[in-house]
Amino acid sequence: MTNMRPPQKSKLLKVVILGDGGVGKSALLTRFVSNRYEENNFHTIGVEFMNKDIVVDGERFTLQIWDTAGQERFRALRTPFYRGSDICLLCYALDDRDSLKGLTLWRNEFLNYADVDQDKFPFIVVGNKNDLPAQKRQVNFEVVQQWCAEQKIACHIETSSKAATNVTEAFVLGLRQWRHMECVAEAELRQQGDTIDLTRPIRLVQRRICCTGGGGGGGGGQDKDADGDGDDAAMRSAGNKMFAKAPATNYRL
Ligand SMILES: Nc1nc2c(ncn2[C@@H]2O[C@H](COP(=O)(O)OP(=O)(O)OP(=O)(O)O)[C@@H](O)[C@H]2O)c(=O)[nH]1
Repeated sequence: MTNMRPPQKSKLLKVVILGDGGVGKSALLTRFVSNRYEENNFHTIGVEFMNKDIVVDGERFTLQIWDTAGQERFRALRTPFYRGSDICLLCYALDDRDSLKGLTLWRNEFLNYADVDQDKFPFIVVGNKNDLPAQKRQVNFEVVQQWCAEQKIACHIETSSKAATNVTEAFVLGLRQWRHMECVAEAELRQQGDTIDLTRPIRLVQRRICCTGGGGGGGGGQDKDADGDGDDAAMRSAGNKMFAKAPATNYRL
């Protein structure tokens, strides 16, 4: 007889990585999944995906990560894969100011094809190649923060796939922001549920469970929160000011 808890099921989330050709999307994915870096990558044609398991704040996730082709000529090949996404990483390169300008187009393209609510979707802005010397930098951190604020995007992080800096952190940030958005959606549903219009017939609505860990998102997970205590402080803090602060490292690969 044992009182051990049954192993927790993994929640499957779809993550899509977007950004101009050459900003380092494939390098980011390869570093995160395989901890490898290749200097001479071929351009991605269409899309490629890889899975990665990760435990964040005690919760198990399988991330299905879609690396998309940044070149315009592959647009028609990549856009069908946006639908069903749970998290979107918008990438630019620190030595390429045009790639930052491109983020508006990438976000719009994603919103067009993914059919999500732009204010309730976890976008993470990722500035890659922060290993480069200061004289090569064309994109200032504060300028990106300003752009994020205008777009109501709460999360921005600088990474280096080459030097393995902040790569896992970028995905963890995405997960935490996803969790935060789920909690907000759950709170809204709860609020709606608390208001009963007595003049209308009562219909039973199946609600998404969020903070307790089940259902929700496009991931279709059904597991329960391991602690059984709903969300935690790390997740609750994910929403507002995540710009300058490095995410806490409570994760396990
Ligand atoms: N210095 C530096 N160079 C990087 C880094 N990540 C990628 N690169 C370089 O940028 C090149 C392009 O990286 P990719 O990962 O292929 O870029 P991509 O965004 O996937 O490009 P597309 O497939 O065309 O969309 C690589 O061959 C590397 O030389 C990084 O963190 N630092």
